[in-house]
Amino acid sequence: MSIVGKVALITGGGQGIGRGIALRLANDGADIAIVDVNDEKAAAVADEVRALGRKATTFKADVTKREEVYAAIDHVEQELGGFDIMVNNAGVASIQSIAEVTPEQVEKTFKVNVQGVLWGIQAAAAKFKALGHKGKIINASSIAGHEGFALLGVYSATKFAVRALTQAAAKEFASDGITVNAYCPGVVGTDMWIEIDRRMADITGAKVGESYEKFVGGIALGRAQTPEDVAAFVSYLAGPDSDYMTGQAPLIDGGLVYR
Ligand SMILES: NC(=O)C1=CN([C@@H]2O[C@H](COP(=O)(O)OP(=O)(O)OC[C@H]3O[C@@H](n4cnc5c(N)ncnc54)[C@H](O)[C@@H]3O)[C@@H](O)[C@H]2O)C=CC1
Ligand SMILES: CC(=O)C(C)=O
Repeated sequence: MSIVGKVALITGGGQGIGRGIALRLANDGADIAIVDVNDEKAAAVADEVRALGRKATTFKADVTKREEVYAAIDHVEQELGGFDIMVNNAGVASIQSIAEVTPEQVEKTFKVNVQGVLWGIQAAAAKFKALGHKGKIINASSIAGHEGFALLGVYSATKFAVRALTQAAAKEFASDGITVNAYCPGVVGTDMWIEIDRRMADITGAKVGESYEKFVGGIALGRAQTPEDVAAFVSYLAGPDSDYMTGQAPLIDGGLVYR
């Protein structure tokens, strides 16, 4: 059972977890589209995919803009000759106390993390239906989608919302043969966590690196997560072994949050 020859689109695939997912799905045999606001980084990942012997394309799009998400999927279908797997991975962190958070921060975080995922689900489901075949939609939630963390309250709210969208979409699209699931990573040492740690240091007076180490210290498996750890689970969600699973958002966090 495999995804050889399938076409996967990864939003926010220009770096971090998205890059890890792109390379893993390419290694699994899929052709890959990288959709990101950062075109240069997307192009570099596309080159890595081609070096693995798979086709790749890129499309510059901001996931908060509905029309750009639809255009990205049209482009991918034309360039790669199909469209089977949608990974709504793009996201931004927001690090601020509830006492201090501003309307602008709330709006930006919800726009990218919630609306971005919503447009990705909507556009992908429409395309799968137009193509007349089944599809897989996979969304980025987080441990913060299962537990609210201090200074990550707004971010946590967006990641809870991703789980809600995942459940609702799973129910709405089940009869079309479309499954919708999410992945909930823990602490992955990407640029996002560098920013979280730096902002937590600014706000709390902790040393740079301290907040990250504190979070990692709570992980039962004793180490931070890698993008490859996350990608291994996304590979399962993208493939036929998960065909009987929908509406779920499992924690893949090394044993940090228990639900
Ligand atoms: N790093 C971590 O520890 C965790 C991350 N996550 C989630 O995993 C996903 C990926 O995280 P990381 O790789 O760590 O983040 P990152 O910050 O390293 O990379 C995010 C990527 O998304 C792109 N992006 C941001 N806004 C965009 C937009 N509006 N439209 C298109 N692309 C956009 C960026 O250009 C970048 O390439 C996010 O949804 C994040 O919330 C979840 C749990 C833990
Ligand atoms: C970035 C993220 O989702 C956490 C809570 O580590």
